[in-house]
Amino acid sequence: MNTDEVLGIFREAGAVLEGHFILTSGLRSPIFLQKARVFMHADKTERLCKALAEKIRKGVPGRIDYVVGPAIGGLIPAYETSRHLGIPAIWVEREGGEFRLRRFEIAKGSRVIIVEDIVTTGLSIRETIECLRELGAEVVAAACIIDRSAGKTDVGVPLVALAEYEVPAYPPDRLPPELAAIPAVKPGSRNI
Ligand SMILES: O=P(O)(O)OC[C@H]1O[C@H](OP(=O)(O)OP(=O)(O)O)[C@H](O)[C@@H]1O
Ligand SMILES: O=C(O)c1cc(=O)[nH]c(=O)[nH]1
Ligand SMILES: [Mg+2]
Repeated sequence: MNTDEVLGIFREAGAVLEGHFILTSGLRSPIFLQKARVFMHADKTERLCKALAEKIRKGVPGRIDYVVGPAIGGLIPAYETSRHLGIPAIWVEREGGEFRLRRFEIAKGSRVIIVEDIVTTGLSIRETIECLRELGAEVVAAACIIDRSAGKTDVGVPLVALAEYEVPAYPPDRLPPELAAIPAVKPGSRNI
């Protein structure tokens, strides 16, 4: 599946939003990919995650014990991708602002892959890696449906992206005037 097909699925679902958005990193953007509007459709989610699982199989060598999804956005794609890989899916969720593996136990030395929905700065994946390494897991790779940095982000492990789509994002003190003129909204769950 190529980038145009992935973006086609997002557009068809009405998931490419235009406005003024506060991203989880604090950056501001005129475009927000509201993945929930894609993941509400099982058929669309299946197509995307089956393709992502194929890309992971081809690109990530060795055994993988678990797929880990960072909540909330990573929950559905991690689960669906794990179904196509034939391995269990678990998740990290925020407690006091930090990602924690609250509901599961994994053996030290477990080989895991993180599956995210969207990557912008890679901050959420780096936080997830930190949490998993503290538990003694080996993070063999990370994967996402759309990489908004188009390959520029370094998360410290290999990143498999189903699509790369470069979208502008600005620090809050360097907004272009047309963006500054629109009231900002924050769709994600960080700090809630
Ligand atoms: O690469 P980054 O700069 O970290 O941005 C991408 C992250 O932002 C979104 O999560 P968010 O924290 O907004 O909450 P959500 O998972 O509930 O949507 C998305 O699900 C990724 O986890
Ligand atoms: O960077 C983010 O927070 C982000 C961007 C995006 O397009 N979609 C999303 O869910 N999060
Ligand atoms: Mg998220």
